[in-house]
Amino acid sequence: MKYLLDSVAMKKIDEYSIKTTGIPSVVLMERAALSVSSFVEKLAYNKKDSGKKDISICVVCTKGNNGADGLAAIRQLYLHGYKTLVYEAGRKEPGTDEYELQKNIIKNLEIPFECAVQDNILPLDEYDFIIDAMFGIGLSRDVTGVYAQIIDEINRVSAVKVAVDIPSGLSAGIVQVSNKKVKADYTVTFGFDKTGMVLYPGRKYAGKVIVSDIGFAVSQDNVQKILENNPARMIEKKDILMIPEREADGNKGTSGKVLIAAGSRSMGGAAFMSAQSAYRSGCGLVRVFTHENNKNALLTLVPESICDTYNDKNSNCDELTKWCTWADCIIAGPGLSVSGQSEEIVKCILQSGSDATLILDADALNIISENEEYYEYISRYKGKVIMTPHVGEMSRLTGKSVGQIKGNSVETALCYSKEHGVICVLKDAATVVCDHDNIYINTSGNCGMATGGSGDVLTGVIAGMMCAGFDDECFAAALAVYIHGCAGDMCRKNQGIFSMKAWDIAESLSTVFTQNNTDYN
Ligand SMILES: NC(=O)C1=CN([C@@H]2O[C@H](COP(=O)(O)OP(=O)(O)OC[C@H]3O[C@@H](n4cnc5c(N)ncnc54)[C@H](OP(=O)(O)O)[C@@H]3O)[C@@H](O)[C@H]2O)[C@@H](O)CC1
Ligand SMILES: Nc1ncnc2c1ncn2[C@@H]1O[C@H](COP(=O)(O)OP(=O)(O)O)[C@@H](O)[C@H]1O
Ligand SMILES: [K+]
Repeated sequence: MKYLLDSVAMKKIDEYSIKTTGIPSVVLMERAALSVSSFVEKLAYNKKDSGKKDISICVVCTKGNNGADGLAAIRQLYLHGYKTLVYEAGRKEPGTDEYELQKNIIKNLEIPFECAVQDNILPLDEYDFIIDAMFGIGLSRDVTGVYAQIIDEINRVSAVKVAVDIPSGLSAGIVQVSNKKVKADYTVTFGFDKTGMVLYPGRKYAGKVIVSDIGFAVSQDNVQKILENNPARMIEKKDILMIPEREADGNKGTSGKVLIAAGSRSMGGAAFMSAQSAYRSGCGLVRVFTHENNKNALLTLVPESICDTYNDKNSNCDELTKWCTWADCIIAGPGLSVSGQSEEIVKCILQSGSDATLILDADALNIISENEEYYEYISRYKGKVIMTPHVGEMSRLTGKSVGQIKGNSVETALCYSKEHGVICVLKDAATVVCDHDNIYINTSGNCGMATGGSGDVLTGVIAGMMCAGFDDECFAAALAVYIHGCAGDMCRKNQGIFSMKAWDIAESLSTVFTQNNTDYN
């Protein structure tokens, strides 16, 4: 797990390192600059056919400390023999102390220097590399005027663009203040990943992100001691190893019993995918409660599952109640459709008296969004409740527009989770998982997963992690989302982004688990 920080958190870490522990600001800056210049040099070295003198590098800066980093980086590259230019934009007044210090060195070395003039921006076509050091985490408002013109010019030319700390115009936190942003190929960021570069649209602007240790006196382990709020986190591959070991003398009953209430008269696929992925994610027994039309197909596709049915005349709620109390985890909603009968089924589960962890997905969410009283049932439900809306479902649940939700997914998920006392998994390209005091932003997966049934597969993986024996359900749900994305990434390699299907994602789960050593004896 890694922390994701915003500008307020980064400034505290900066301040703690400089003021409390006494690491001089210029020392951090020199290391920051060195990490940028050595990265650019590595890229330049790969352009084997040209010598250093033929490679031209322009740093674009304004007069804050991001600009100061850029000046130090270009000085290091100049001293290594590259053809360089400093292109400065900014007010007439002096910059920060660090900026003026770096600028003085640039002047002493007589490194070529140009000042930007509004409406007369220097064409940047001739440069092989542009180092973007206009705004870092100090961006405070929309980018306009000469700064916006320079960003347009940077984005227009074909140079390789390396952003210092964060692409200029992008905010480090969950809210974006500017529409104008540099589209970087690479971002060398300092100390910690930044929330704004993990969420969309920032992830598209940051390119490949390199996190560089520049010597802040705060590590991943003591971040929380310095900050007042709980920052967002992202799951990493090594977290998969935290899945508790399976009991050597366990049996199918102890590995987790899952009830899946899914599938309707003309929709069975969702139930099959959920069942298949629950088994592939370690569940011991999977019982599917579905419309009788789906029974034969289910038992053909997932013969390990147990099937109970309802039909058009009888919702079979007595049986359903019994299996709710049998289960350790319940999934309700995939492919269930929205009808009087499916409403009865969801209500029956919520009022079953079960204390199993309940995952509400798809049509269960659509039912809730149309019937306020279901929130009352949720609040009285004994077990943990996990709700897994995609952005469209969240829009129906909250009345907010899809645009509003996408622009502020973390806040939306957090508010919803707090308001209803549930774990919220807000599914999107960067899925947010949160409860009242934890936020995870997912980084695995790809746009090939934007295909029917991917979400049904996710419900099974979440059920698997709920049955795995974690104490912290929010973490377990975030891990499930990460694993699901890794399976999607596996499909990207094997089936390709256009051809991959949800079933492939379910089938790739076993590779994700085995590659990460979770197949214990
Ligand atoms: N020792 C250290 O401290 C270390 C710092 N480090 C580096 O410092 C960076 C943070 O530096 P920072 O805080 O100086 O802010 P920065 O990102 O340069 O931008 C602020 C400048 O831009 C201006 N401005 C803002 N928005 C604007 C807009 N829309 N349009 C126009 N102007 C705008 C703002 O001016 P003002 O708001 O006062 O008008 C100010 O001049 C960080 O990302 C990292 O690279 C690392 O080296 C580690 C050690
Ligand atoms: N561009 C993307 N990048 C990463 N993951 C994605 C992307 N698009 C969709 N996904 C993931 O695929 C799943 C889609 O779920 P959902 O919309 O419920 O699909 P369905 O209803 O068809 O089962 C979610 O887990 C989502 O996070
Ligand atoms: K920058």
